[in-house]
Amino acid sequence: MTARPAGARSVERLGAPGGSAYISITDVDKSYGAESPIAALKDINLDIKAGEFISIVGPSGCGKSTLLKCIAGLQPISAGSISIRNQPVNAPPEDMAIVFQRDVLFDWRTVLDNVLMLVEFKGLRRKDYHERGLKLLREYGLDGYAQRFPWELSGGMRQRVAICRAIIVDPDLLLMDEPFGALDAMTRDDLNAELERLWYETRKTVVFITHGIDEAVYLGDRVVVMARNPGRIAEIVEIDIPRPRPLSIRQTEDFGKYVQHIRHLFASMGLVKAE
Ligand SMILES: Nc1ncnc2c1ncn2[C@@H]1O[C@H](COP(=O)(O)OP(=O)(O)OP(=O)(O)O)[C@@H](O)[C@H]1O
Repeated sequence: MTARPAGARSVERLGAPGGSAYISITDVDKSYGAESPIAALKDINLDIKAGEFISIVGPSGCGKSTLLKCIAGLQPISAGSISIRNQPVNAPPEDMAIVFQRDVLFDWRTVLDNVLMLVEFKGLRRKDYHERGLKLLREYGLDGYAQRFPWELSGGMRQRVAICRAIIVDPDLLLMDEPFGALDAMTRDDLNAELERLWYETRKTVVFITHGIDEAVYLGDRVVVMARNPGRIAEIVEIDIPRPRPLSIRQTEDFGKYVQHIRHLFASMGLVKAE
């Protein structure tokens, strides 16, 4: 889609460096299993700029999580190359944090101790991050919960803790694997708006996986639409909707056009009914 709604600004014009890629994915294949291999990814080519928000949407089993794990250095690729800042990815990059669908909080640690976990893993001094941890919890509506335990929180609150934990060390790259997939619609809306604000204020490079077309369009500078058997990129849709994006932007005609376009792509794959 090339239509540019009036007033739209591209990422470049919002200050993200253009030109060379921050993440470069070239001719990537990924198979699982040696005897009868499953082709999880085939011919993946994607360049991601620093400060870009990339949404990846696609049907179950199309390789979204596999792609994220390959970028994260958690799964080796079978062919092709992935580099971050021109360095081949062989292990999890230093400046990266991941948020998963299941929040992976440790129930025996307090909320603040969970937030400070990455600080400990990276060998940084807890006391240098204590105040920032409390500030993040305040910003994410968790004032007064620092000394509570994860099992005392709702699903949305737990996921907010997981986001605070990911961003406390200020990573350049944030990888998110269906982080809001298990939440009710209202909580998901809140967290979508908070993530949009976080991105707008910090311009981190974000790769965000979702099953939700609306969520992908609302958050993304580009939406990578994937197909399955084998897992591949069907189309990359540039979302030329101005930022910051209030949730109400989802009611606009421009927004609806992008959602329809992606729905049609899925309909052409036989995944949803055409409208
Ligand atoms: N560790 C693994 N070992 C073997 N096969 C795997 C493994 N992980 C994923 N697969 C297979 O690779 C394919 C892609 O899986 P993947 O989890 O990446 O898809 P996905 O798009 O993230 O799916 P979902 O949306 O359901 O989470 C599937 O066929 C899956 O069965």
